[in-house]
Amino acid sequence: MKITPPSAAAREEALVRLDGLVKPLGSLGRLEELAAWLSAAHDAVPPRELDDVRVAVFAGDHGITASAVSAYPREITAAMVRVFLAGTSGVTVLARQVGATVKVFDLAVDADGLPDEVTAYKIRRGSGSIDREDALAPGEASRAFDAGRRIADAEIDDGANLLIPGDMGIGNTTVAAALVAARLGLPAEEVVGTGTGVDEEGRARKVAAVTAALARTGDRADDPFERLTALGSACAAATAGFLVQGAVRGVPVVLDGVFSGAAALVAQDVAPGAVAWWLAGHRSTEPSQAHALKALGLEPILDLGLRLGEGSGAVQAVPVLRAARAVLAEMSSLADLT
Ligand SMILES: O=C(O)c1ccc[n+]([C@@H]2O[C@H](COP(=O)([O-])O)[C@@H](O)[C@H]2O)c1
Ligand SMILES: Cc1cc2nc[nH]c2cc1C
Repeated sequence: MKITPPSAAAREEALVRLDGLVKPLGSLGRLEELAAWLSAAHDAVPPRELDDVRVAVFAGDHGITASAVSAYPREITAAMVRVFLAGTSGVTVLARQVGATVKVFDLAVDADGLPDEVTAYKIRRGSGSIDREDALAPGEASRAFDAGRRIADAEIDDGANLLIPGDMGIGNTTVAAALVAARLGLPAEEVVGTGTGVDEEGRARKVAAVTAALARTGDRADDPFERLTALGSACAAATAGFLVQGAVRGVPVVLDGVFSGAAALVAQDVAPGAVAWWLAGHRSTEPSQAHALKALGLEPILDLGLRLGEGSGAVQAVPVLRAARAVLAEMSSLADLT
């Protein structure tokens, strides 16, 4: 997996151009940095329009739900897949606001009767309960990773110029916490949050589950595919593959919340340098996301206190990116002042 870095020359050219625009130096703050980032990604100043934004929601069940780690029952995952298809999920509504499209992919939903368009990339039903057993059978992590790469390829071949990973999986904040803790050597207590809204006892069960999972896994977690097998899920592996393939194809990716942050930490280990193609769309309320983003050197664009997942935070960063591009494309220069 060869990652070509974004263009340093285009970034420099963009920074020089930004300094010459009709504004005090640096006065457009983060927008300037994002404009330069996009210029580097597109190797063009100004960058091209972000007019084909695709959200891929990775849906799957997570066996750790057996340990009462969520405020909601496992069955919500399959039910929500139908809501995505009906076009009334949170991310779908928010995506319509910015003209982005949303597709849902069943990687490991433990339910029958979902349509073929959703199940084409299915790897398995559910996952092992990570406190007691591996999440995945040997080989499944790499199959799911490849599925995520193929999902990204299909969207890019179809014209996508910005990719967003979404997630739907009751219990997946516990899995995200385990993946991040294992990679960064952090204790469970520091990474576990309240997810969908568990109380103190629920959070204590999550801490116990992550602690047991880390103890069970030991050094195996050093290898990214072993980490996905032991502590992840088909959705985590597929999301990592999706992120890597965006980087391989040179298409920018906006990360969403805690699950894509945890997957990104794995993906960067599989394909060092891939992080150069990713932005962090928003800050989640989950502590493991903050740890993952810090380790990746990514600063969230928005901080709206969101904890929905699905890609809902990332889609709201899209207008900010478009604004950054417009600054470079449309502002006049100080040199032209009469
Ligand atoms: O991305 C986030 O910041 C986020 C924070 C809390 C919950 N979620 C969503 O809620 C589900 C997981 O929460 P939980 O409590 O079941 O682990 C899953 O479907 C996620 O998309 C997402
Ligand atoms: C209803 C519901 C919708 C979600 N979307 C992402 N995670 C979710 C969790 C619940 C409970």
